[in-house]
Amino acid sequence: MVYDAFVLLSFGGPEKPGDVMPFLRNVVRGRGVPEERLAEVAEHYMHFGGVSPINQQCRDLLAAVGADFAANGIDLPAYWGNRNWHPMLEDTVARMRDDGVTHALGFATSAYGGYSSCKQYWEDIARARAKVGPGAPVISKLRQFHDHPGFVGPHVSAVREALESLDPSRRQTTRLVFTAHSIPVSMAETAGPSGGRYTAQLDETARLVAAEAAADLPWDLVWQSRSGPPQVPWLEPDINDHLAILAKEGVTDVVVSPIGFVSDHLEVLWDLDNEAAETAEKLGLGYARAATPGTDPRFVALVRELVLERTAGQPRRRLGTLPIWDDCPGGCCPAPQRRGAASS
Ligand SMILES: CC1=C(CCC(=O)O)c2cc3nc(cc4[nH]c(cc5[nH]c(cc1n2)c(C)c5CCC(=O)O)c(CCC(=O)O)c4C)C(CCC(=O)O)=C3C
Ligand SMILES: [Fe+2]
Repeated sequence: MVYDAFVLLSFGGPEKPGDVMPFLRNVVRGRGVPEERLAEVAEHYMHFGGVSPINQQCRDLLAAVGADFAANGIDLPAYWGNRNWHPMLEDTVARMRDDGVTHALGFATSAYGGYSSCKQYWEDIARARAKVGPGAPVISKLRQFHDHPGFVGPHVSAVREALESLDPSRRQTTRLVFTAHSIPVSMAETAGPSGGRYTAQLDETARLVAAEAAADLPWDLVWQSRSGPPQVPWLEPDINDHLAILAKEGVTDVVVSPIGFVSDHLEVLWDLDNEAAETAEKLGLGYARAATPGTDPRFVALVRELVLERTAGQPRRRLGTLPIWDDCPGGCCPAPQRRGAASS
């Protein structure tokens, strides 16, 4: 297969106050997220002047990947398109077609399987191509990378660094708390070809990071940023509830490591640095939030390595044991039922 471009696939975020509501409406299109939740999340964005950091983080990653490709003799133009905000993927795909691109490799800013983190990016690609119509380039999404050393390594360094900021005399009672975006329980059950893929991969990543960063410390995997209507069950416990339980159990300090994410976007800045940090303070817990990979050179090199797996048959570097594949096996990770969709 000959590939002639690279495209970064991401979530998108508002870049000015007037973008916030239209962006949120794009995110929750038909998903039954209550208005009160939307208003609350809009407030979080307004707290940052209506600007999500995620788009700039994508620009930074794209620039770093482009420089890394050039330094390593990879001659692929690098594009970027989002699911929910400009640059929208369909506009990027139109530009790629105009530039003569025929078959691109796509890298999504999520390491894991499941509907929101993987399958929905395939849907984004299909929707964008259908919109552009004849001549739209084919886009093959690169594989999930939850156990790649270029993803695990930066999280390990970040956990070590966060630990160093805590009181070493309390290490015995310090806990590692890994977090990821909560998803509906039904979505977790149908993630991957045999179900449970999102939680299984997160568990593997947590285990790999903990073993290398601080093998002496116990760890937990918990969830953040729950959305959706209250009557729909999502993965629990929520990090804030979990911190209360830890405090009761005699834990004095926590390192919170957002292994569910590749950059410090709004859900990290608000839900962890603001909300969870405040919860910890109220509980009298020492709190240190570990960084995300961002543009760590090991993470940038991971992108190149995934490309070379496809273009040069380079062996896969990985630390875990869960099965992994290049293409979406199909039939996995069904979309959640849309509110207002015809039901029979
Ligand atoms: C698994 C997962 C990831 C990780 C994988 C990946 O990265 O792709 C992720 C990332 C992100 N989620 C983000 C923001 C939002 N997610 C929402 C809503 C939802 N997320 C869900 C899941 C996930 N989300 C789900 C099942 C919903 C319910 C509605 C639906 O089924 O779609 C809402 C609606 C309001 C609300 O929170 O209720 C917002 C604003 C941002 C951008 C932050 C920024 O702006 O910096 C990012 C990177
Ligand atoms: Fe989300």
